[in-house]
Order: sequence, then C-alpha cells, then structure tokens
Amino acid sequence: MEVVIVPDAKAGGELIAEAMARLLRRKPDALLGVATGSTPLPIYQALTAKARSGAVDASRARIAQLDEYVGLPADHPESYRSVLRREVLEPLGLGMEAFMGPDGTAEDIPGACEAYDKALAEAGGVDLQLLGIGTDGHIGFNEPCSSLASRTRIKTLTEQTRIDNARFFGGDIEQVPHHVITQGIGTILEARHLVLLATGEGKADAVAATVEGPVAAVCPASALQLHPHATVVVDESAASKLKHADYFRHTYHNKPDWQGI
Ligand SMILES: N[C@@H]1[C@@H](O)[C@H](O)[C@@H](COP(=O)(O)O)O[C@@H]1O
Repeated sequence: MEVVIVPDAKAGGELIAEAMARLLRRKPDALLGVATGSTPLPIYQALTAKARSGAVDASRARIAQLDEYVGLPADHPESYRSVLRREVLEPLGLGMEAFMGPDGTAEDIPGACEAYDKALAEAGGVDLQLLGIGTDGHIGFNEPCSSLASRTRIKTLTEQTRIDNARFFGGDIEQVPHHVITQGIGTILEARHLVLLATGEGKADAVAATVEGPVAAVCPASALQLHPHATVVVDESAASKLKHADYFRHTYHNKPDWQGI
C-alpha cells in the first residue's frame, strides 16, 4: 500500500485526477469506479478541468457506481445515481450510456446485486476504483464487520453513517434510508487500482486503522492492505494519527515522477 500525504484536499484531488488522466491516455475507454460523499468532489473538479482544457480526452470513459441507497427513486436528487450524474457524468460531457450502477429500486434486490457484479465482470472489470472512507472505516457502504470476501449485496446502515449522511437530506436523519446496495469488499478488491482519498481530522482514526492497523473486518478499509495496487491519499489532518508519516513522506518524495501513483 502506498500512502501519499498532500497539503490539502485540492492537492489530493489534483494528484488523483492526474492518475485518472494518465490511465485514460493509455486506455481511453477505461472503466472508472467512482465514489460519492464530499471527499471525492475535488477529484471530479480537477478531472473536469483537465478534460475541458484538452489535457485529457474523457469522452470514451466509462463510469461505474460503488453503492446506492435502496428505495430512493433514481431521479431523487440524493440517489447516488443522481449525484454521480450531476458531479461526474454531466461535467465530463458523458451520457448515461457510459454509466453502470446497481438498481436501488429493484423489486428483486438480491437479483439486482448479482446482476451488477456480473455486469462489472462482463465490462472487463474496474480499472481504477475511487474510494472515500466513513468515520467508522467503511468503504462503499460496507459497514464494520462486513465480510472481507463480500460481493455486492444489501446492507443496513449504522446509525452513525445515517447521522453522517443526514447533511445531504436537509439535516433530517429520518430521510436517510436504512438500506443500501454496495459493492462488496471482495468486489472492490477486484479493481485493478484502488485509490482512497481521506481528508480532515474526522477521518484520522479511520485512516490510522486502515493503514497501520491489522487487516480486520471491523475496519473494512483495512482490506486495502490485501490489494497489490492500493493508494491512500490523505491530507495533513487525516494523516495526523499515522505513526509512519515521515516514512510515507520520504518514500513519496523520492519516487520517480514517471511512476505516478
Ligand atoms: N457511501 C459513501 C462512502 O462511499 C463515502 O466514502 C462516505 C464518506 O463520505 P464523505 O466523503 O462525505 O465523508 O460516505 C458514504 O457513506
């Protein structure tokens, strides 16, 4: 696992957007796995700026969703499908034909989950999967004690996650669904490159457990330690509880530029 400590969220966004741009230059129809939440927004802004300036052609990129609320109509402004359309697809000039995601409104939820795992595999697998992290160490919506081998499935949110996400629903926790579909940890680990961005002091404990703690289902993000190409990008605040921060700084600063992340 590589840990990159950046000065702030904007720098993290720029670094990751450049890695995505490099990928798209090499593979124009790369399948990009995208995450929701506030953290990845600087990535999407930086990637959009690159596409608009002509630094990268994203017109053939394909976008895959990480997770979704169950029961929110697809056109609800806070369904993750709507959020990704707003924050990723439209800014990049991509239509919904470039998009794949699980159907949170399906009558047969297990069937929809299985179909999504199958669709991801048939699409050739995710080339680069962006991840945020919950304050409890969740990735996607894999809450603590999710199986590290899990596939896409329905999960019940913890109260903490519903409290954390209430800000997207006008601060009203009653509006936050209890159930979600999330790519499983086993599904996420099949992506070729995992890139987790964490910013702010509120993520410092989760980052320390992810990077320096044991691989344990109680901290789902710690599963990244099992992946051959995982990059954790953190700002100074999110890095504040890392014991090996100096080592991470040293290795990254001495890395040849061509290597990227
Ligand atoms: N399902 C999403 C996660 O994918 C995201 O990582 C997390 C953190 O969000 P934020 O980046 O806003 O802190 O929120 C939600 O739970």
